[in-house]
Amino acid sequence: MGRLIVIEGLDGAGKQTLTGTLTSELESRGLSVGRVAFPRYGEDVHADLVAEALRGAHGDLADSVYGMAVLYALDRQRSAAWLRAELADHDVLLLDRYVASNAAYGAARLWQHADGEFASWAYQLEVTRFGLPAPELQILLSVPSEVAAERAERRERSDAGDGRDRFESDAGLQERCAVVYRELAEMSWWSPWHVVENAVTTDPSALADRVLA
Ligand SMILES: Cc1cn([C@H]2C[C@H](O)[C@@H](COP(=O)(O)OP(=O)(O)O)O2)c(=O)[nH]c1=O
Repeated sequence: MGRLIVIEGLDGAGKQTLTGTLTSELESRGLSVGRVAFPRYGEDVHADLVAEALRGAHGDLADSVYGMAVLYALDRQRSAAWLRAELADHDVLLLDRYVASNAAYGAARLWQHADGEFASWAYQLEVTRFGLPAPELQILLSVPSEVAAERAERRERSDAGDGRDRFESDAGLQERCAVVYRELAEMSWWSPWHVVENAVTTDPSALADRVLA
């Protein structure tokens, strides 16, 4: 059974870049690495509903913090059997976002903290009821929310796609979300966390050592 490693952080924190460098580093050590990003747009009906809702379809669904969280959670629940198979097939399975994304974004939208009612509801739903596999480590890419916002904006400009969703362009929300993420890490929410300061300058070799520790 492989190690389940989660990478969390704000939009524009550098999750994709770091997942790439970490994958190369682990593979150079002879390990097989699987990668999955949530939500699984284009691969799951619930994730597609999320994307549509974020674009403003489905009435006021996107305004419902709990409604959106359930859709994100269902996308993961439907992937659970497949996740376990991937874990069995690889030495390391790297997830770009997982249950903590729901806890962080939902709590931030409701102006709650990590020890508040929402994060504990998200835990009950996805961990207790859905029984999603626990990560061995959750890596938080911490960057100032202005830096993350600037990068997300740059990506939007160079993207031919739909651009940023309504949450990505809410600076206040991103800032609150950064706070909740730090709190989740401090309380070792669900499993151990490792905080990476300024992901851009992170040494992938040191991070790989931490992943394999
Ligand atoms: C996976 C997940 C994402 N989110 C939020 C974070 C982001 O603002 C938004 C979209 O995720 P994101 O990672 O930005 O997807 P993409 O880069 O492909 O657009 O969804 C949750 O609130 N809960 C979740 O469980």
